[in-house]
Amino acid sequence: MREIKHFINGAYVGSASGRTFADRSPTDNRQIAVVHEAGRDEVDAAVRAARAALAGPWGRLTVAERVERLYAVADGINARFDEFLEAECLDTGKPYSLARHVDIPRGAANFKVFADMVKNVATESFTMATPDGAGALNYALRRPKGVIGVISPWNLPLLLMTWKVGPALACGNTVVVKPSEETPLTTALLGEVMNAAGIPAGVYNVIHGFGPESAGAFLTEHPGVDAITFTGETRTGTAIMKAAAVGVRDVSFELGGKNPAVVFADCDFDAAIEGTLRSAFSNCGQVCLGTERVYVERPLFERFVAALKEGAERLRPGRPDDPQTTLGPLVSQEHRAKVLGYYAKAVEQGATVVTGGEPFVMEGPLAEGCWVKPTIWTGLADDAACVREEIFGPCCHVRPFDSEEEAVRLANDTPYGLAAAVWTGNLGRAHRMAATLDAGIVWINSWFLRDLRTPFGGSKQSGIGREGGVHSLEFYTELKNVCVKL
Ligand SMILES: O=C(O)C(=O)/C=C/C=C/O
Repeated sequence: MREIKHFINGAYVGSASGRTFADRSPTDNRQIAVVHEAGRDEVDAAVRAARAALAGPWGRLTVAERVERLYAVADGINARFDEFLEAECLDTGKPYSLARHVDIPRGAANFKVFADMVKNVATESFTMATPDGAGALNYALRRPKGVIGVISPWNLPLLLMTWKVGPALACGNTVVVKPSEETPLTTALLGEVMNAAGIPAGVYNVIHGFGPESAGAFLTEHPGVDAITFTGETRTGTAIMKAAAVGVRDVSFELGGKNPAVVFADCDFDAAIEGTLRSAFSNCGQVCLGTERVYVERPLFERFVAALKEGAERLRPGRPDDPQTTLGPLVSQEHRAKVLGYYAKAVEQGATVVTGGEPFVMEGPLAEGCWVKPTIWTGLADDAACVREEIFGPCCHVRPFDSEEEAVRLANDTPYGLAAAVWTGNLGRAHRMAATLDAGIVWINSWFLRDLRTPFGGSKQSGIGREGGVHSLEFYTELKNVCVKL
């Protein structure tokens, strides 16, 4: 049985209270680790270690030296690729075929892309006239913001944690990370890689536990934390923002979504089906950028629904390491109950269940896992719960539309604004739709193509701020102007 301790000041330490909790695999519900739960003492020790590290060797490294170490972290993850793969799939149940191509490679790449960014980014300077005619020179300097609190989610645990830790460290900050209680393994393992890569003690710290009245709350309330970055549910984001207000700490949020896909009759049909199957069912629908609402131009509607049904029914649940597996479980029994609650509500509210709508009955040890069937609905009203609320499961509602204007109205009829996908062969319409959809990211004839230099984040209740490329500088650095009289 693995024992997962906190990683503070370069060493693994247990909780003074001795409190622990079970980490269970969603594949078969067996316990895979005993995890220490942090109290205020452990959180305080982690924040103090991060503060001290800023004034230590880490704070004195040149950009080139920091870049070199971040490359070593990325190489360290890749050198232990199979360990990270096994740990991530143990914790999440996701298929190896998915984590091998997305989670682990991106978990490493996030360090390199931000190391490259800080190596090449410039700041600004202005010369100005002065009354005495001698003039003055202005130039901007970027400085690390300090100790960053990172609260990372359970759906892509390594990828979404290093999406924050990568730029934070690249900009010279130190971090205290609280991974989800559902998926602590890869965040804990990264501590070993940090030590091996020569990242000084105290730069990367990890504390484990839950949200309210536990590690998450203690971290966001800690006065020694200078800024907080969080990916997860909008409701939790609101609570974190209230905590951040004390001491006026900055926040960077990627929150919930109810992302639309808009499919026009002139689209590349096979591409639209393949892309929508991925955006609706990949990672068992547990992707913040995923699609839960599909709008299809009426002439294509019946054909599209039939093809989507066929694709959904081809998905095969199973063990993560089984090469035949193309569908994993949901992350926990609690989340499974939530998703099945929406499955029931859809029927109560009059949905036609095109496919799915129930648990997967699995054999042997898998019978105890968090399995649900991929589900497609039609026929719900626009104000139905499954059309309005984020479910975060392998399900989507498909609705016909008759005009571009109607499609835009329907797609934008949501309190969220994270991502959208548009499938059309009409170039002008593609760009018009991209301009009018309320989303931080719009994919045209594609989904989840990611250039890490681009701005990433949501509008409305999907988040605050943008991360990615130079956009991460806004959150992870303080910018100062220096004015020199010549
Ligand atoms: O691709 C990314 O950088 C990213 O942040 C993915 C987010 C997925 C959320 O569920």
